[in-house]
Amino acid sequence: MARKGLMEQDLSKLDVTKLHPLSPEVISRQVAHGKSTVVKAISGIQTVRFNNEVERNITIKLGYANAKIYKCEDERCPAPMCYKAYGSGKEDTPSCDVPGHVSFVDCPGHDMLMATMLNGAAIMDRALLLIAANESIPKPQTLEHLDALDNMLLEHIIVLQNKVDLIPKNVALEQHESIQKLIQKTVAAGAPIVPISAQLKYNIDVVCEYLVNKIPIPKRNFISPPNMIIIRSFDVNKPGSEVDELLGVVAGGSIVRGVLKVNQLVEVRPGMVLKDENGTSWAGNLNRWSGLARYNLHRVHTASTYAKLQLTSPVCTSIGEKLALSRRVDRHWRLIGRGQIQEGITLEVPLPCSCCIPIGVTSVKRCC
Ligand SMILES: Nc1nc2c(ncn2[C@@H]2O[C@H](COP(=O)(O)OP(=O)(O)OP(=O)(O)O)[C@@H](O)[C@H]2O)c(=O)[nH]1
Repeated sequence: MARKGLMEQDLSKLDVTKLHPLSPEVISRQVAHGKSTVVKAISGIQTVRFNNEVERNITIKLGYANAKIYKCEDERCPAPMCYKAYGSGKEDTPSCDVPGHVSFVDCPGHDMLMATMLNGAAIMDRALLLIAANESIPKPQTLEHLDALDNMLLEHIIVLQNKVDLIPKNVALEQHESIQKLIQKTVAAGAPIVPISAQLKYNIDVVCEYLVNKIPIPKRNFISPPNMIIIRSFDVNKPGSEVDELLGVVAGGSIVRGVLKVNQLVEVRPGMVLKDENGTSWAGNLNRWSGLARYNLHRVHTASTYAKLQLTSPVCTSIGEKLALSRRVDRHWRLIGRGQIQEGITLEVPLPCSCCIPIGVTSVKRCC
């Protein structure tokens, strides 16, 4: 179903006090760069599944899809054509080689759903950054996603310039240059920029080639006790029931350490909000065992660019865990910095300078 277009909206009657991140007036001002379409082109899986996502034609929850990438060894099949992606159901040992298995976390692009995106980033090793070729750049969500990649120290990025079927070649080349300038001072500097059309599956084989050859295989620790990060839950409804009848809820996430065995006893650690007795001086999003937590922090020391923050309540985490700091702006959580859990009860975070602080609902001022 199409998004309600800008032209159909009567803004003279708009009550801004009732605006919500998912209001049509907000959603239709965001660009859908084509992330879910790319995931589908590679894995065959449609990650947008929930009725409210389909109705609004946006990703609200995190989607998950697995793919296997095969390389045909036949010399009549040159690169990049020899790279082909299939769903995870494809046999492991076909006649061709199997260079890669990739799992995708499809994040919401909407900059208001940043907290959900950060939650997904907790289990990501690498990132594909999508930019719609038929739009001016940079869009606010592109800046927020670049900030998130910077903050989460996610290296090995491939930039996909999507929807090139909608623009002439010279415009694509100009935009390619603008993207290069945009990313040069970010963690994505030097990343390959691949022109694609996810809808037409144009250059998807090139994306597969990059995934296999340019993105190092992440190191995995299979020996430690298993640790699974839960990033979302799914409702399980009774099959065939006329009115949806909830049977239960299952958790979805990624095993980041160790190996889970059948019948193994698992411990589910608590996930939610911790209160500060003084009110909020800082708010943080912490990616950890049981997903994303918002909690309040008490600032104990500030140097010029770093602050040492003390947790006012205990959280389930481990030393070295990454931390994303968010500030509530206009009722939405916006990313403002990063940190790391350190020994004891303190942690150090680089503070953003004042010009980095988000200044509005749809715009984020870049650091000078
Ligand atoms: N012409 C063209 N349209 C595309 C292409 N890729 C995606 N689209 C269309 O763009 C729209 C948005 O695509 P999505 O894949 O839902 O975008 P998204 O980035 O996942 O959106 P959010 O998750 O809501 O931010 C859909 O109507 C797609 O059919 C492309 O390569 N060419």
